[in-house]
Amino acid sequence: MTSPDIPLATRVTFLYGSQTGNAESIALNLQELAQQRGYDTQCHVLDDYENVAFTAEDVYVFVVSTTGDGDPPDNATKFWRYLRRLAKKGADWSHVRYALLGLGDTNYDNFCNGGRRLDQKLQEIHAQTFYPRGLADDATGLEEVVEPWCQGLWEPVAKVCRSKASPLADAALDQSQPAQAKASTHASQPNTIEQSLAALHLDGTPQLPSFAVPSTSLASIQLDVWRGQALAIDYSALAELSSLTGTPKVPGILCQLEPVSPAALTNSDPTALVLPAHLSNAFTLVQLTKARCLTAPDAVKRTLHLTFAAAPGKNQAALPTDASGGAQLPEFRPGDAFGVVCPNPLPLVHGCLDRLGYTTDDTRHQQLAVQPGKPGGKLPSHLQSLSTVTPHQLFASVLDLTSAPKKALLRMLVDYTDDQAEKKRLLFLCSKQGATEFNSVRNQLPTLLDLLTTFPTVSPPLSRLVDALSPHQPRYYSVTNSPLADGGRTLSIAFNVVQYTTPEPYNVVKHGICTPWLDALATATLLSTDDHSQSATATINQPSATTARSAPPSPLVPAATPVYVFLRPNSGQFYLPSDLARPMILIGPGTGVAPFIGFLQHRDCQRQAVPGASPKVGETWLFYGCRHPDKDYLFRDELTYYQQQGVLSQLHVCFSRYHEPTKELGTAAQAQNGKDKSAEPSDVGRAEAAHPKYVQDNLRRHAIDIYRLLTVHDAMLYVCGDAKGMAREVDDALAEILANAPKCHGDPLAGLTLPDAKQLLVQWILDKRYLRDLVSWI
Ligand SMILES: Cc1cc2nc3c(=O)[nH]c(=O)nc-3n(C[C@H](O)[C@H](O)[C@H](O)COP(=O)(O)O)c2cc1C
Repeated sequence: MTSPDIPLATRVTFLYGSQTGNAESIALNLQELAQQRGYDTQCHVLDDYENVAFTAEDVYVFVVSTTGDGDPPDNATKFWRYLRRLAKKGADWSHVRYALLGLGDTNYDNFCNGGRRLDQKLQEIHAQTFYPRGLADDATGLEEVVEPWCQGLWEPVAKVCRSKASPLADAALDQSQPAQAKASTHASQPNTIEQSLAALHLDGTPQLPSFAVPSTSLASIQLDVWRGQALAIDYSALAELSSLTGTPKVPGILCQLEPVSPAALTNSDPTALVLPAHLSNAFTLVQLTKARCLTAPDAVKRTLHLTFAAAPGKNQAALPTDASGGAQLPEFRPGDAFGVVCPNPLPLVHGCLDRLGYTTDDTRHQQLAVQPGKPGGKLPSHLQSLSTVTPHQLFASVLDLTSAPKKALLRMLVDYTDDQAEKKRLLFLCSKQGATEFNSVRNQLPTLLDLLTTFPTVSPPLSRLVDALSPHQPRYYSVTNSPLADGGRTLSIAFNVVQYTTPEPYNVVKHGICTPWLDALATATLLSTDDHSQSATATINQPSATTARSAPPSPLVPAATPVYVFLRPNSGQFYLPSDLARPMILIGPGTGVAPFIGFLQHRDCQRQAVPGASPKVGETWLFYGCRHPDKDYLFRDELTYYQQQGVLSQLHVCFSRYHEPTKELGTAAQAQNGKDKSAEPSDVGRAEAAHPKYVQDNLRRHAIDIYRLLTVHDAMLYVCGDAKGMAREVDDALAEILANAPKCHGDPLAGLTLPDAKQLLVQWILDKRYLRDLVSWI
């Protein structure tokens, strides 16, 4: 806690590190609230730290999310490195007072690691916290921690800040008390539903809530996936309640949208895609040149492999700083990903526009000037490059219409209906008492249109939606090819077409945004190629697969539609080792194998590039897994080819829904070459080893070789895929292998216990010898 000899501060500085906008929007909202309380404030992205003084004059509030494999967000990495340097030099920041809110997701291994690491480094240089750290979990809803943390912040802030001559200063102290304490000490505070409504300047005529059920059957939802559906919400608890507490703050006013006078209008296309200029300054328009379905029609998931090339003649007109302007893709390496900019589904966009009264092209295409919420204020970064925007563009490419709703959004909607029953229900859902029902809303994964359909009298202005909704995100896909193969003229990606069902008892089929869109583009391009009307050479290895499974009736994407992409270098250094001879263990089930296909192609090209004697390529083992050998064995031909070339020394494939009775499938080539050590009798004797279902089973099965590769040959370790289940299982298996392997006399790892082995893996992660590229597909 704060040492008493530091003078009181005069300013509150908010600093955020944010990958997808949550931390940024929380920081901006906090800044707004601090200003309302009369504080002098600043708000900066962490990588702008050079413009932050870090003096005793300010107090600092950090809001930091986590990305990748427990890494700080991209816009906080420079600051992170700076802090590390400071810590190394033994800097003294004991005059710096700070509070820190971390955002994360417990589906990932390193929960809130970005915030935790930052906090730790600040502690190392003796910066002083004036308020306990908060760690918010996206898996259960950030609000659970964010709301109370933000509410509780003001009292400690007031204590470390010099009380200003502002009439709001007292109010600041007063309002800083936690909601429950306030209710008990201030009789005038609203603590009943009616009082809550009255506080909103409303006439609180009580109405009995009803139990809303979906109005349409599952079948019709499947037919018309993006139409607004009323949510199933049980309001029976509301009838019993006399008071609601813990409702979130109304989101701050971050932006204003003013119609532009006709004289100032430009001729720009009112439906043009708005590019996320805050994430990249170099976009390339690419065209689909190949499309391949990697799965059989009856596979559980449908996986596509698409190849793009820069769209000829299109990039001259492209965005701000695409300096080359030519038909070149940015330089990339296997391990990198490309961001794909795709619009929200058109029926959803039109549904939202219609629902909010933008029913004609005149209103949908009206240019609106984008201004900060108040003079001198700062726009959130995703709006900063926009001078004007149309309602169509807002819904199509600026706002996230499909992520689980935040309580602050529901709270904002309360202010935009005159219907008392709806106000009450919305307040209930975002209150402490309505937590179960709020979770049931989140579990139904509603779109904005579903919410607006469930609350039909609500009609928020567009600017308030911009304040309360997260920014629409590009989607990132690892490249599956090497630029060495064709001089960097194409990029390939592989992905599952996202489709899932909401949990019991809802069971509603939901579709992703970008992958069905790419699927529709591939289908249209393929059909037009069959038609010989386009130049794209789309191919497919399962003729009926493109349309066979229940592909959503997603909006038709015209054939050959160019796609904006941008390079996202791998921040975790998930790259091949520079030393060709260094052995590698690659672990990538499902689409986790995608970057490894690029790795293998790269190695193959490097090998061939040396005329005459091929350079020695280090032993490379791939552990791959899928459900069934005939249904979803991705890249089988490529893997066989790399094995034959000797680039892939060992391929170990397991099938989770198929039993091969005698030998490990997928190692046929090794068996033929006499190299297959996996079918030795001692192995086959163990049932689980003979039928490995998952990659971790196969790792255990090859424990001795893995131990040898890791300890004798200093092999690199790579894991790609699901952060939640697979990555943890793999970690456990690796730790067991390290701890339990038979060790000769003098082995430096002799006596290694399981906890030691886990610690060793952590050290390898820090040393970038164990690299993980993980995502949570939830
Ligand atoms: C690709 C990706 C990787 C993530 N990795 C982690 C992680 O390792 N640990 C964690 O706690 N949360 C992780 N998260 C969750 C985010 O930190 C969380 O969703 C947060 O709310 C995002 O805030 P932001 O929008 O400010 O970046 C990850 C999210 C994504 C999309």
